[in-house]
Amino acid sequence: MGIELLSPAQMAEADRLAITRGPFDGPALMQNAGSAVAREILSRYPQAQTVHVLAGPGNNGGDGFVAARLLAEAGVDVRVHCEGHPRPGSDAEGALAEMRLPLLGFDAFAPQASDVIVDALFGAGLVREIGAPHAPVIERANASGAPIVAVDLPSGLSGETGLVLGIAIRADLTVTFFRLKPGHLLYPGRDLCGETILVDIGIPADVLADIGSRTFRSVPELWRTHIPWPDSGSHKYARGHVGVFSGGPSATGAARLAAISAARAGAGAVTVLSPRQAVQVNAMHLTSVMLKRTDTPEEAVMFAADRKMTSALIGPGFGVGERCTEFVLALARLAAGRPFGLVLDADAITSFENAPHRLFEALAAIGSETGRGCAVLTPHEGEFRRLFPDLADAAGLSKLERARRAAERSHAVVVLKGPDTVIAAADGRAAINTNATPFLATAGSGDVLAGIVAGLLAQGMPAFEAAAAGVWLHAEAGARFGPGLIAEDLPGLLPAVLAGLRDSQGSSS
Ligand SMILES: NC(=O)C1=CN([C@@H]2O[C@H](COP(=O)(O)OP(=O)(O)OC[C@H]3O[C@@H](n4cnc5c(N)ncnc54)[C@H](O)[C@@H]3O)[C@@H](O)[C@H]2O)[C@@H](O)CC1
Ligand SMILES: [K+]
Repeated sequence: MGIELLSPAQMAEADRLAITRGPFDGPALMQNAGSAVAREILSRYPQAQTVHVLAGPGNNGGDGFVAARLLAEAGVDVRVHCEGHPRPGSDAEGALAEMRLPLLGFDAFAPQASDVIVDALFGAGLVREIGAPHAPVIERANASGAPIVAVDLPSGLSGETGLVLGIAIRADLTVTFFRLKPGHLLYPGRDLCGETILVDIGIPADVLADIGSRTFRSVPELWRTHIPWPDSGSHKYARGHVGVFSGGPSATGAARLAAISAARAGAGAVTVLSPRQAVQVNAMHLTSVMLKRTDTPEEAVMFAADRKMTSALIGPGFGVGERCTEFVLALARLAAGRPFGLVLDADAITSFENAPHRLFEALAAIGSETGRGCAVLTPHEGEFRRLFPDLADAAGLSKLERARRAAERSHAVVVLKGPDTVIAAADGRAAINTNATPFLATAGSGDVLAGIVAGLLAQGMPAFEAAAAGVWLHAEAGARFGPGLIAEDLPGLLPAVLAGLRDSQGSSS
């Protein structure tokens, strides 16, 4: 299953290119789409009394007409509800002409819980809020208790943003075509889709080269080849040295959690840089991770240069304020023009709430290309709002777009966390993570994620790929543990997750 995500406009372009290039013309693609829907219904709901097909005015409705015809041919009791007529000359009009079933109005739509509903009202062509006469039909469908199969997208869901335009179908199954759309993966869209299956309807993959999508599902296929596996010549400093900055004596756990996570992610050496007052408490809890007393940004920079530090993480438990901003700015200067990865999380983000431009200017100097320094910001929604209040409040802007614009503005890779974490790079690439588990919503989980990303950066993995891989590894570890997960469990789960990745090298998932 391809990893590119297409906006509805890009999907329309894919349809158009496919139709001009062949082998399938518009009606044939529609036939393939509608028959995939009918096939799923026949195999999943063989006991259904009646299948109600809700057909809209565009080609999504056309897919519905094809499915209705095929289901009726298979002996199913099918009722097609539609208002208005498809556009003359459209593929949907052709599909309607072939269907030869009576058209019922929306008023006659009265589904029983034992029926099945096919939602073919709107797909990629949804352009405005749902109103009459479709809103009441969607309400009735959702309230009926009958399973709903959505064609392409649950009607009312924006394929571009994952947001609802007024009201939306809550589907049990969504059958979509060629490539997923961001709306299938971003919340609330992901919930509204139910199970989503992707069907090949004969659109040739080479149309993607013309479309040039820069949005992806974050699965191993996207970043696996960049994972830095050690070879026989690797010594510990060749595998990178991560510095993790500790907070004061009562806030040291976050840094240690991040440090051990960086080590588990493969960094050859990890040092906790601790203020004097916290050295003792850190020393009591560290074994393979090293410890260095560091009270000033100058000491940090000197140590980093002396000991060939290749990445640093600052923020978790560090404390909000001017001291934090000074450390961050010094580390950003260090990273400018050399291969050094800087991960800013939690307090390192919040400390710039009153002057985000100071941070962005410093990060702009780093540059984000492979082989040079790079920065990764890992905000949750609250921290994101502190740096990018206008983006956080922009109505109708998708999480994908917010992350993308934030990356462009900050000159960093932005990891906007949540159940649908988005990873975005300043060059326009973006990925949506898909393997999260709700068990990851636990204290310290973010520290582990930041540590994993710092560990991967230290080994020279490019920032976008390291961030995306870090999010995936973190989620995969959480999913393997399941109920009862606490953040301390996560680092110990990484070896098995990494081994699974290495062993499946070459296959896709
Ligand atoms: N031959 C083709 O072009 C193919 C099309 N496909 C299907 O076609 C769909 C896209 O078709 P369309 O581009 O015609 O788009 P849709 O069928 O999603 O809807 C477009 C129509 O809905 C109207 N509309 C949009 N928002 C509305 C609202 N809120 N209230 C009332 N009316 C509204 C538009 O004016 C237009 O008439 C895909 O989602 C897919 O299901 C697939 O069958 C593949 C082949
Ligand atoms: K639909």
